[in-house]
Formats: sequence, C-alpha cells, structure tokens
Amino acid sequence: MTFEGSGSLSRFNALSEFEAVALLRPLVNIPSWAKTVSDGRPYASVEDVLRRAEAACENWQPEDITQALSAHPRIGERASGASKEAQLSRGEQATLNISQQAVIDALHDGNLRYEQRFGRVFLIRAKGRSSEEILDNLQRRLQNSPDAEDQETAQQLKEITLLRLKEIFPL
Ligand SMILES: NC(=O)NC1=NC(=O)NC1=O
Repeated sequence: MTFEGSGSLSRFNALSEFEAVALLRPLVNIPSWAKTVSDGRPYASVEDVLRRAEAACENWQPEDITQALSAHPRIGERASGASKEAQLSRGEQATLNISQQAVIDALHDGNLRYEQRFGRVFLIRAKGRSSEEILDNLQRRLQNSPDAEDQETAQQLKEITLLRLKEIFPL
C-alpha cells in the first residue's frame, strides 16, 4: 500500500498501530524499527517520518542485522515467494538487468565467497546501481575486516530500508 499525494501523511497518522506496523514491517525485518516509526505518529511532515526512521536505524544491534538479512535474497538471484519482502526485493533487483552470464556467474561466485568469509548474505542497496558496480563493491568488500564489513552492511540495510519507506511516501 502506498499513499499517493498530500493526503498520505494524514492517512498514515490515522492508521491503527496494527495497520501502521503491518505497513512498515516488510520494509526491514526488525520489529522494533516498525514499532518506533509507528509510535512517532502523528507526524507533521514526511520529512519528520524519514528523520525518525533514520534515527531508529542507529539503534540496530548486530542481532537485528542478522535477523533482517534473513529477509534478503542473494543479490543477483531472484527472490522467490509471495511475501511483500520478496516482492520488494524483486523490484529492487529488477533494475540489475544482468544479461551477461559472466556477470551472473561472477556475482554467484562472489556471493558464495562472501558467505564463507562473513557467514551471512552479501547485502548491498541495488537500486541505482549497475550489476558491474555491485560486482566491484562485492570484490572490494571481500577484503574488508569483519568490523568494517559489519558497518558497511548496516549502512546498506539502512539505505534499502529508507528507500522503501520513501516509496510509501512519495516526497
Ligand atoms: N542481498 C541483497 O543485497 N539483497 C537486496 N538488495 C536490495 O537492494 N534489495 C535486496 O533484496
């Protein structure tokens, strides 16, 4: 559900807590984040929603990130299933248009190497990035220390989440 036009904020403010959390939960699989954003209502502006949402990302703990990653398919591999998260992932990755089999193979191999090294899926904000750029980031991040990679992963999850939120509230 997205809210078109100026009435979007008032309709969001008017939702029950249950409805607001249900709208926010598919954006990132961290329940406390959806609750924090819902609890901030009524908002005076969409900017206020985004500011609160961004601040709520700063509270994410490593276990939150691990839980959230379970909702993200490997980059370059089509998200299966009918869930809202899968639908969002498909949309974000649709722009990848990875036609070259070589890139698909390189992403697949890089994902596996990344998972062996860091023990979790490689997460990157796909929107606005070419598959080559994603591959470059994957190769670079494979050299990161665990701490540096934890920080980059959290930042990418935040970018994905806030992009998804903006899609609910066309600015
Ligand atoms: N493993 C991933 O990076 N997944 C994703 N990146 C996005 O931008 N959407 C995803 O589902």
